[in-house]
Amino acid sequence: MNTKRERSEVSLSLSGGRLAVATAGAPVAVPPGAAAPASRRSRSRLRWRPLGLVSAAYLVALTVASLSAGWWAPIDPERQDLAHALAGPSAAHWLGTDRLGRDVLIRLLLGGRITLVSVVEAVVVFAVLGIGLGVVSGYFGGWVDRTIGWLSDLLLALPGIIVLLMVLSVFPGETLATMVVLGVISCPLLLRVTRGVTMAVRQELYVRAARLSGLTPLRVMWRHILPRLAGPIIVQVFLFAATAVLVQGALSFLGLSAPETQGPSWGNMVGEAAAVTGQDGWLAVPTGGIIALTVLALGLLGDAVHDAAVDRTRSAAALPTRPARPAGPRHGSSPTAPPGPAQHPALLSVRGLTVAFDLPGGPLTAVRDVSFDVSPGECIGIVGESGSGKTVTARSLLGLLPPHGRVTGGCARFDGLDLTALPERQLRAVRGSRIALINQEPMSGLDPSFRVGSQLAEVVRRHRHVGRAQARAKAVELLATVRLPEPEQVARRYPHELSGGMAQRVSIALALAGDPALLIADEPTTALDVTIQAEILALLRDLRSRLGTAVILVTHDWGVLADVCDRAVVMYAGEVVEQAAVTDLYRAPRHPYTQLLLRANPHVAPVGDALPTIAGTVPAPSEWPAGCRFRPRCPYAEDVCGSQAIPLVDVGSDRTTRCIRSEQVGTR
Ligand SMILES: Nc1ncnc2c1ncn2[C@@H]1O[C@H](COP(=O)(O)OP(=O)(O)OP(=O)(O)O)[C@@H](O)[C@H]1O
Repeated sequence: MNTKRERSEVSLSLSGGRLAVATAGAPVAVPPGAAAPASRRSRSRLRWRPLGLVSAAYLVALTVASLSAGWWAPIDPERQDLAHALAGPSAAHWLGTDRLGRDVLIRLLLGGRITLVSVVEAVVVFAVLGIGLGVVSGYFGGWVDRTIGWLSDLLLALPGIIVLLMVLSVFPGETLATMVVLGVISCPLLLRVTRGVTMAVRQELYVRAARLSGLTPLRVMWRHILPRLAGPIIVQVFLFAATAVLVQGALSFLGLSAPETQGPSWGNMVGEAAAVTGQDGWLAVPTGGIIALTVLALGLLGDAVHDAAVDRTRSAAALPTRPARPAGPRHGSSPTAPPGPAQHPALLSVRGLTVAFDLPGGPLTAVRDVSFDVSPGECIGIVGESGSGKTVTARSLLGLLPPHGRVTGGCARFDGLDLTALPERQLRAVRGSRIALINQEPMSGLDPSFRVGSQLAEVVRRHRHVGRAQARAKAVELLATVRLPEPEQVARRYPHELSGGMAQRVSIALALAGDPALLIADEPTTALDVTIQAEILALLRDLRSRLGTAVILVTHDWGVLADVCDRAVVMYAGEVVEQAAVTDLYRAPRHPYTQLLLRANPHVAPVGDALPTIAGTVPAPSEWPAGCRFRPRCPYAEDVCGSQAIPLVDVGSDRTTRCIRSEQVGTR
């Protein structure tokens, strides 16, 4: 994983009739290992924090002094003293006096009020529009993105200065209107940055996991996307604030906004200083200096806050290195005797499920005519080589196919609903609550910026409509349910503080938050080492017996299948080729593919012998052979196997196979 750090080299320009805030420099990729070394973080702190702190102190002091100057000022800002006009700094007038003998310091503080209020107005409009539209555009994409993009291009095409001058001609001297318009015409700069980051964050697995858990788009944007935007937003907002100070100063310097009749402002004081430069050069120093200092402080503070935000995200996102899964075979695992299939009506009944992908050359069927049942509390394993259609089958049940994938036939009845025909809104209500998904990569499903307990509590609240305290208690209870020791303490940890096994338990706890009747686990132990794998499998078994949750386990590992599943659905080239109780399959496979897969199972291969393999690979959907799809790799194949489609036939109680030579397979 690469953590992106944005280097903010920025230019402000007010030229060519356009206002511009430009951020230069490409994002710099920071490798995770080097992402958060303590020494570099502390160096960064040493470099930025003092400047950031000084800038923050300056801005706070300036704001407080400006806003309160009207109450405490010892000198009337309008009191003229012509005898001391254009006097330099003295004990009575720390920054000297202007051409009418008025105190410069007090007038600058009072003038700051207009500037600061103007800047806040412009920044609020800029941030609300820029962030709001950018997030919505990046999150929803499609026509929403196109419409907002079109509006943004339109605003960018407007010559900013001319628009501001037009506004001032309609509302002469009106600062509020000018600043609102400045915020509106500048917001595309922030909008584009926000949109880009949102589009990237939206693809991250933890955001997808949050969507799958049933959170509304608004909640996902607020909770999981906005915090990730902090760095780029902060830089842009502070830069814009600096631009707004300059624009407001320039307009009032020209006498177009905040005219002197409304009291002193920094811009008109600079104008005054410019008029008397021939007589006295000092006046330009405090009046121009305060503008320069404020712009500088905003830039430095923006950088410091950005660095702090990036540091925080980076340290939260720095994941521990997971131990690699040992490559060697595991021995001593034998099929356990799982409980027989529950004698209940099916909880999920899949019939003739067919899935196709719309590709440039036309639709391509990837899964065809898949049928199986899952009873309450039962665990079904879907097994097969890579590319056999396991994941497509499982994901189509949850409506999680990629945009160009669609169910073209069959149905999947669950709780009286056909999942394949449900509109997305209804499907979202089912996902996470009635059916939950456990992913292969648990860590990627967790938001690195939030504590585990807070993420769990959020999903609990979504599904159970309880208060914060109850959700928090339920989160800790769920962590205890998945057998995490010291659940209270785990709830306070960030994802990067979890080991791989703990993260998978947390992701199972997340899946259980809605009290689902069915869990779909897609290779849930693939990313874990063998010891942790065994613990997670034990947990799944335990959850089944304690909570009665049914499980569909997608795997290519016969050991995993034997450990937890009652029944197995063997898939090859998008079709079910055999279906039976796991013990029956182990004892006597009735399809050549199952038989060869089992022989190639490292868990049962004799130590010291070369592991048998199946020659060839699973054909891509575009290359499926006519007749039996396994024929080119099958040792039992006959001519007739290629001349007709092979049906799935019953070969005993509750078992089916798609082979016309199943009798021979059972005997060899
Ligand atoms: N997004 C996609 N676009 C086009 N075809 C796809 C897409 N995803 C999957 N397929 C097709 O569907 C077939 C089955 O893929 P699937 O991911 O279900 O296999 P799998 O058995 O789960 O493999 P693995 O164990 O590697 O995940 C693939 O061979 C591929 O041709």
